[in-house]
Amino acid sequence: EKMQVFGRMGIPGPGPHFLFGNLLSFFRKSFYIKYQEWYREYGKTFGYFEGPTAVLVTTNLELLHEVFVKQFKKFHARKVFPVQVDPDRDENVHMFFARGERWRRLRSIINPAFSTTKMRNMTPMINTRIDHLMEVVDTYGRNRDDFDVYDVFQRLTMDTIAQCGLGLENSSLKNPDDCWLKHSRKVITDTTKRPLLFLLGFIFPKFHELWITIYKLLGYLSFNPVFWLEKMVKEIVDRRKDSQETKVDLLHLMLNSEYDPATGIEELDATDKVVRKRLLTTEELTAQSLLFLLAGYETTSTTLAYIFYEMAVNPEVQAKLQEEIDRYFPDQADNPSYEAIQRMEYLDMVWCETLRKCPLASTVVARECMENCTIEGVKLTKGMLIHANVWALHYNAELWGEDPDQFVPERFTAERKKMRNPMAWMPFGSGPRTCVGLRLAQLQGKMAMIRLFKKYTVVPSEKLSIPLKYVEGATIIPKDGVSIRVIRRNIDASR
Ligand code: HEM
Repeated sequence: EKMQVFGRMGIPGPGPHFLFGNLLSFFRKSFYIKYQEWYREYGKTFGYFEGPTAVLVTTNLELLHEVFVKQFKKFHARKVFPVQVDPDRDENVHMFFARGERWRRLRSIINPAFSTTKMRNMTPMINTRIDHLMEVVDTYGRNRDDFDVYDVFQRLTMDTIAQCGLGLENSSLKNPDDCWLKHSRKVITDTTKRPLLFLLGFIFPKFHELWITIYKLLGYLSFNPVFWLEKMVKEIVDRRKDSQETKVDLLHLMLNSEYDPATGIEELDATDKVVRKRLLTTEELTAQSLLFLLAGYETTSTTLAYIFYEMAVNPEVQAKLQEEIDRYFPDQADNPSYEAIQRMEYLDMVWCETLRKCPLASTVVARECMENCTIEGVKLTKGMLIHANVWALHYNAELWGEDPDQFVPERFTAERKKMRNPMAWMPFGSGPRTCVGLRLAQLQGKMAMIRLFKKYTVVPSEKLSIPLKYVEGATIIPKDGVSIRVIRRNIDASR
């Protein structure tokens, strides 16, 4: 009966199995590939089932705009995964999983942490980390060695977020065996495996607590990097609470808005007027810090790796980018200013086009319908998931013009951007729940690009797989890394 819902709505889609729904379709195929296949077969909007849960997938821009932006109040929740905290009842819930009032409270505390002023203040800190990156790349450059640029960027973004997020000084660029890096890497690669526990969780979401208990028990039997990171983050939070240190990091901002649940969430003044509401608990704070670490490290390094792949295989685009960098920084680019970075147009076009070609976090661009409603003539029911079909959108020739498989930054000129519906480009999601860290990602990514392309030209190594092979987990990452070589500009050119 429940599985008739799409039929009744007149929405096409693959026939579901009574127990698995359509989950078995994803056993050998990634979500992002299957979604594109189904798009070709069923069109703009189709429905399928993850166990008993109905999922509506769409490239309908008006529908997406209503769900993600205009009627967000009815769609404030994300998809709940089978082995995750309970977003309403558990203590240690972070912003990514929170919903309703709790999400609003967490988000309003965190938003200012990524303001333009905060980003400008973080620029020197990020630049110091890029100094270390340059030292590593210089070694490869001197010897003309192949290297995996994905590995180097993971080390950069780990060091940056560890410092900007938690105030940690350790450097995985200087020490590749750094434990934070090692365990965070494992968290991400583990998500590319599809354990039985997850399948069971999707089929029987009602037994949520059982799956969590099993997950925790398994952690005692074999090492779980998430638990290690959680413990370490908690120690840092406790230490910082006692020390009263002030640092320019996200943890400092969050510590200043912490509250004791026993005293209630609102602070009142003498006349019982609420004076402060933007507060969060220690459990939320710890969960949030861990989220920053993983979200901040993974996505930015992968984006940078894809940019370097594209520049290696599109030398004419790389030359244009270098031309712009030389125009802004004729002598050296060792300390690019925040303002100059914001003004560089071609740099931004390359960044945007890379994320169009590989919207690596597409699997999370979804919302849960929180009440029955009709939108754009589609009757949506409570509990249904609405998923943006991001890859199908990003490869739609009607929206993007010339062959979408090609890397063409000119798709993002100001004029063409103005003509296009903003919902056509969704690498960071959209609406009030859009990626909170996108300014930091962009700033760090662009600073690394400016400094590296000022000094070096990137070429493919013999080991580089062209086209790149992807593997999907929580995000879509390069399967075998991104192997390149760098050639010193000017000096080598004049030889
Ligand atoms: C290029 C890099 C990045 C990409 C492609 C990316 C992508 C995304 C996407 C697609 C979402 C879901 C948005 C939605 O549902 O509408 C998201 C959410 C989020 N991202 Fe990012 N992200 C990046 C970098 C970062 C960084 C650097 C941080 C933090 C330091 C971060 C923290 C978060 C958080 C906390 C959320 C949850 C927001 C909420 O639910 O309110 N991300 N990101």
